[in-house]
Amino acid sequence: MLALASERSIVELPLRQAAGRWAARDVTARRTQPGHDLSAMDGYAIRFQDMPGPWTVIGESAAGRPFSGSVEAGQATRIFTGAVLPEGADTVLIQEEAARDGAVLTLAGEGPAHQGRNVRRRGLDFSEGATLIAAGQRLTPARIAVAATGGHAVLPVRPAVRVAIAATGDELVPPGSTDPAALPESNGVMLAAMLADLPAEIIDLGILPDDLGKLRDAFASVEADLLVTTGGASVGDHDLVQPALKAAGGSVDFWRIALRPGKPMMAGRLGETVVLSLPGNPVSAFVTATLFVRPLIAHLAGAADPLPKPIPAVLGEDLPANGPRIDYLRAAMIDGRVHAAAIQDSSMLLTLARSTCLIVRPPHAPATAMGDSAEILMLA
Ligand SMILES: Nc1nc2c(c(=O)[nH]1)N[C@H]1C(S)=C(S)[C@@H](COP(=O)(O)OP(=O)(O)OC[C@H]3O[C@@H](n4cnc5c(N)ncnc54)[C@H](O)[C@@H]3O)O[C@H]1N2
Ligand code: MOO
Repeated sequence: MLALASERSIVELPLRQAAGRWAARDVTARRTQPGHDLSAMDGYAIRFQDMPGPWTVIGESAAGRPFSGSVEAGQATRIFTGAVLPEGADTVLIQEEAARDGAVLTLAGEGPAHQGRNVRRRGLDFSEGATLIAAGQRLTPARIAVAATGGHAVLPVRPAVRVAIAATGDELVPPGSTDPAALPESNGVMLAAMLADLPAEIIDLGILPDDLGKLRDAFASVEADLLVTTGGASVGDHDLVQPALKAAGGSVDFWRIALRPGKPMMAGRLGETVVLSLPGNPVSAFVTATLFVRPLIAHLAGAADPLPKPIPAVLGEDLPANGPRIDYLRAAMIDGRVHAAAIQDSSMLLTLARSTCLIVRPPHAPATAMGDSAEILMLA
């Protein structure tokens, strides 16, 4: 691995800001929940052994305003959902099954079936010291909420990952242009959108020209945890990202992988910065960002399990045998079956935009028939 999350510092963030990050340490409960036996319903707190009544109502327990006395034989208190069960009481009779005349309470239905009915016992959810969130788990809305209930106002996370994004290519112009001689830059905005749900601080390097010196200077001045480039990754005379990285003092860890689309991807480093150089073809950039950029950011942000998880799905049509590269086919889920797009050219963004998943075809996978199972990656 090029970089380790465990080497990065830990910061404490207020709960609202911690959402979507990953816990940098185990988070344990600082209190027991519920802290008392509570009523789960609106009704009357009774002793089960006094069933079937009648009872004398001696007071009231509401959420935040507990009854201070104790319930003795033949007695009951009015009680509301979330209120502390008075001492002596062990069961709640719901008000739909009770009749009240002044202080006299009688059973008007079947009543509670057993002792403890409609009571949430102290510690039902968790006890002080319990692990609420394990280190490396994502801080989902439910985990943020359980942390709040467990007595936390802040949570330990890794700092946001600084990601510099550079598009390269002399043919590119900023989005908005319809100049027939130019191509609107789309990889930069796509990558920024793909990282929107991650703790990434984006440093937009814009469009860099196919010029060795300018690329070198731009790379050399990057201050980021991760530099992501697109374009210029292949073998043409104008594919200058790799030479520029080396000229800036960087090095290559690997270049070219048995992946379609995305074969010319390169990984390297420049000082402390990890460099991922993605192919320029937009679909190749999308697939390599899905498989490498997002997981690396998640890892650096502390994710214990950062890799995308393929799930099984049923094929909507036959697929031919695959070649030596793992293949990610643009596809759509229709009526519970996945259908691969007819043309899989890695330049075609509309096909990608219409896709809802990628079918994963392992290297040398045999021909597969409609109705067979295949692994897919759902797209957000
Ligand atoms: N002789 C060979 N040629 C190519 C090979 C090969 O192995 N041998 N590999 C092909 C594969 S696979 C891919 S993928 C491409 C990727 O090459 P590059 O990374 O050098 O990409 P570019 O040539 O710069 O651009 C490819 C294509 O994408 C357009 N592009 C680039 N950047 C953007 C952007 N930011 N927004 C929108 N579109 C972009 C660019 O105009 C080109 O059309 O190489 C094959 N060639
Ligand atoms: O690998 Mo390229 O990404 O096939 O188009």
